[in-house]
Order: sequence, then structure tokens, then C-alpha cells
Amino acid sequence: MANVTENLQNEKIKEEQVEEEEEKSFEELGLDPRLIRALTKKGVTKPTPIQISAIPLILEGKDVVARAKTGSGKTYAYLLPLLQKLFSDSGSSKKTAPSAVVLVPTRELCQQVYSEVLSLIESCRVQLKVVQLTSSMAVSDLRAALTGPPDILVSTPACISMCLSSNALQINSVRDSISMLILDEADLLLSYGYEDDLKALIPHVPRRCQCLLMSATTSADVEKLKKLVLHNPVILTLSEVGDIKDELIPKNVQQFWISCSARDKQLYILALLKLELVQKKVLIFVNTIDMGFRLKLFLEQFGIRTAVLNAELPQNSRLHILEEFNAGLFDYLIATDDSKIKQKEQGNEDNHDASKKSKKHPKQKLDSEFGVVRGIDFKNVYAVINLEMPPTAAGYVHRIGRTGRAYNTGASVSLVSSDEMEVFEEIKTTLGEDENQDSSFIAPFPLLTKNAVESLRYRAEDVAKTVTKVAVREARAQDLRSEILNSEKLKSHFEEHPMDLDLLKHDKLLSKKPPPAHLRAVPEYLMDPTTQEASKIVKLARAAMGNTSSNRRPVSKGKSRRSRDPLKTFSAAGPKKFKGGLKRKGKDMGDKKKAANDAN
Ligand SMILES: Nc1ncnc2c1ncn2[C@@H]1O[C@H](COP(=O)(O)OP(=O)(O)OP(=O)(O)O)[C@@H](O)[C@H]1O
Repeated sequence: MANVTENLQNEKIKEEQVEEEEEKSFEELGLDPRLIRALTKKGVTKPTPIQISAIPLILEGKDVVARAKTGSGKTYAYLLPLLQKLFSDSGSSKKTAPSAVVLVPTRELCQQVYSEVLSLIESCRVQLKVVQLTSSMAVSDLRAALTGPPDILVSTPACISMCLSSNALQINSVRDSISMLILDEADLLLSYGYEDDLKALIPHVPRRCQCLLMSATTSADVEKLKKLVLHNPVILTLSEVGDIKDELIPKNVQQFWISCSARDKQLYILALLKLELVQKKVLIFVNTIDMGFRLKLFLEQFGIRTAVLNAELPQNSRLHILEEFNAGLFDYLIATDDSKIKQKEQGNEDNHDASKKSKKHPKQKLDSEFGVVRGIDFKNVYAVINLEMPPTAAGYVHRIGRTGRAYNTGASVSLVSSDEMEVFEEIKTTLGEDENQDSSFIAPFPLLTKNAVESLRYRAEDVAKTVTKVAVREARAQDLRSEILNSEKLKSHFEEHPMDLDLLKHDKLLSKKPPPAHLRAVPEYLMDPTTQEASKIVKLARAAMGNTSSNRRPVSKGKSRRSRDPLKTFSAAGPKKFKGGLKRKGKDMGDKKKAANDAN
């Protein structure tokens, strides 16, 4: 009970401090000058609120539960103090296992955290060793990686449990050496089925070991983990006071929706992309692997090249696709986010589908440690499109969190069919929408008129007919075959040339027939003047942000693009009526509803 009271007090105190401390610098947080220099090289000059609150507490040695929005900088919030502590600890004792263990739910996240640690270590020129281990590695490789031992181990719980059971990592050594345990994306660790794996490790973590739990959302799972791992932690919950929506979705992301039938979704996405109504880069979420390929084949016929990312692809290919996309080598990525769906509806269509597929491709299993929705730091994704809605509100929050990261702005557009209205309502309620007040966190998309959509209908339906089930199945099999072949090449090549991203393009065409020339451009007579105007403004804004196809490298962190966002200054109903731009709340809402009716 005393602990509960203390925690509540801590929570209260920290929330108040965050308000006051907003202007603190990294120096004032007590960060080592080497780390500050390394951050400056990366363009990171000012700590985010979660970093301001968490870094001093972690440096003091406190157990911390940190809950802050997606993209708010939680990774540095724990990595910076972790490294600083290791700077002073290194060489102080004869260790036989890693001093720090960072556990993440997916391989993609493992790679991301590992790269981040490595780059900080290299910039700081300190003698620290970091390794990443995943369950796909052979026990002999795990053993080899753990000899030394490394100072920091980044891994998934399943892999740690494998290391313990195979004796690649000895329990006594862990007990003697571990001084910091970090559970990143904590709310996902249990839902990914890692509970038993964590239970294999946690009893051997000594009480003196500092434990940190990082998460973007709270859940019963976080509470469970908190009890399992932490001792009297300080709980940091960062949110903008009094605004539930801001707790979940960064303020700098504008959320939109379009009501359309399931059948028309491809038509709408074609209109959004072909008429350039969303800024690049664009991340499109679908719920099944087949839908990803269906969309890719469909868009290809209109000259829109995309890459697909899913759990079926080999790990090297997946990592390479992410690297290429982050480096700006292609603009559109279709990602299958089916993890929650699999958990929610056991034996659902996609699982069924996957098992049918795996009979056809017996060697290819879906990777249960795959995940691109959670924690992955997509660089400069401006727009997230939900072609299909996620099954839960939490899934929505994490998908949308792939844009608007750190201080960047972004937008999301969700295509919602009548079947998905129930989950859409649940999402709106979770975000804090109140029917009785004239407020809406997810506004109707204002830039697309009905005319603009209808003008593309004939072509879209014609092409959609050619994307048959057989075509989808063949494209999926072909893509898998070539990625498996490439995967080995990728492995050896990128060990030697890590920067050579151009070698294998992942947005290659999969259609059997080359895209017809006449579908590449939308002829003038099919262009709706209002939408055309909107498209021009989006292009202008993109150019103003330095975000053109010839210049798609990351913009500097901390530079807000909000003021030049066309979604704030344009509406399909015409510029005069909306002179003040779109606002989420207040008197513009009536106008926005009208714009939505125009679009629908
Ligand atoms: N102080 C900072 N200033 C500018 N950019 C920052 C700062 N801290 C982190 N970033 C950048 O912000 C982006 C998001 O950070 P990070 O991935 O840590 O977010 P997160 O809170 O862990 O998000 P998620 O919950 O989605 O995992 C990264 O590109 C990171 O480099």
C-alpha cells in the first residue's frame, strides 16, 4: 500500500515537473558531453519532454515506467542514460554476461535499436560492445556473439529464453552481471506471446538491477509486467493536460477519413495517390498479405510503383525494404499489419490463408516476430493510409504513430467501409470524441471531390478486374521466390557494403503485363478542377518543404512543417469559405461536414 501511495505521488510530481521543465537542455539533464556531441551530429539538439523527465531519473538509478506518445523519443530516453552509466562502469568488474539487456517485441525493432546504440557508441568513440540476437540464429552463433561478453544485448524475449535454455547464456552469469533491464514497447511484449519467455528470465534478474519499462499505451499487460519486473518504480505518464486525443496521437498529425464501400477502396486510393492529394512518402496499411499484393498489382497498372512488406518475407529482405524506404528510394510502401488480427480472431481468414499458402510454400512460415507497426521509426513518412481498418483502437494509434515522429508533421487517411464502422466508432471514442460536442479528431478528408473519384471509376474497375485471385497468388509466390534468392545475397553483400542500398530494388513490377502507357497519366478531361487545384497546392507545399522526388532525404529534426500543410489551408469546397484553414475543433466543423458530404 505504501508503494502504491508513493507511486501515485511520484506520478503526480512528475506530471507537474514536465510542464515546468520543457525548456531544459541535454547539458542540464546531466548528460555526458560525448553523448551530446553524438546527438548534435544527428541534428538532435533539444530533449523531448519524455527525455527531460526520464533521463535524470534513470541516471539516478530509479526504476522507471515511461508512457509517452508514439514518436516522442522514448528510445533515446533510455539509451542515453544507459550508455552514460556504462561509460563509467566499463572495465570495473569482470563480467561474464551482458551488463544491459534491452528486450523488444520484433526483429525489426531489434535491428533499429541495435543500429541506434551502435551509432552512438561509434560517435562517442568508447569501448563498448553491443550485439543483437534473434531466434533465427543458430545456438553456435548465439554463443559466439555472447563471448566477450558484450556490454549491451538487444534481443527479443523468445531469443533470451532460447539462450538460457541452450546455456548460450548462463543463468548465474546473468545474475552476476546484469545491471540494467529494459523492456521496450512493453505493452506488446505479452501480447506477442512472450510471457513464458519473460518468466524464464525475470526470476534471475537480481533486485539491484535497474529496470525500465517503456510504452506508448497502457494496458493490463503493462500493469502485469510492472508488477513482475519493477521495484517501486517512478511512473511517468506524459500527456497534454485535459486532452485525451493528445495522449494517444501526436498533435502534429492530422487525421482524416473517407467513407466508402469495401469495393471502392482501391478506387479511392488510386484517386488519393494519382491525383497527388497526399504528400509522399506514404505508408499504406492492409490487413492481409494477399490484399497487399492485390493493391500493388492494381496500382502498378497506373504507373504507381510500390513495395510490399509482410511477415512472409525473409528477414534480410524486410530489413532492406525498411532501409530503402527510410532512405527515400521509393515513395509508397504497402505493409501488412495482421498481428493483432491473428490474435483477436484465431483461425481467421488470413491465418487460414497463410496456412493454405504454407502448404503451397512449405518452407515459408510467417515470422511471429515480424512487426512494423510498433516502434519502427519510419523516416519522413508524411502520410499513413489505412486501406483497411485495424481491428482495435490501439492498432489504429500505433499505425498512425508511424508519421509525425519527433517534431515532424504528418497526416493519416482511413478508408472506412460500412463493415468497419463499429471499429471506427470505437477508435473515435478512444481518442476522446464526444458526439454531443461539435468536435472531431478524425475529420472527413477535404481534398477529394465525388467528381474526381467518379472520373477514375471506369479505369479503376477495368484494371481491378484483371487483378484476379490467381494473379495475386502468382505475384505473391514470385515475390517470395525472388526475395528468398536475394536474401542470401543481401546478407553477404551488406555485411561488406552496408550503405549500398540501391543494389536490389524492392518496388519492382510484379504484373505479368507491363502497365499500359495510357493509364500512367490522368488525362485533362478526367480531371476535376477543384481536386486539380488541391493537388497543385499539395505539390507546392511539398516543394516548399524540400520534399520532392529528387530531394527526399530527411528534413532536419525539430523543423516543423505544420505551417505549410495544405490540409490546413485548402478545402474541396473552395478556398474562400475556408479562409482560416481547417481547424479540428470549433466553428469550422460544420463546413468540414459539408466538405465530407461533397467527397462522399
Ligand atoms: N530530442 C529529439 N529531437 C529530435 N528528434 C528526436 C529526439 N529524440 C528522438 N528523436 C527522433 O524522433 C524519432 C522517434 O523517436 P523514437 O523512435 O524513440 O520514438 P518512440 O517514442 O519510441 O516511438 P514509438 O512509441 O512509436 O516506438 C526518431 O527518429 C528519433 O531519432
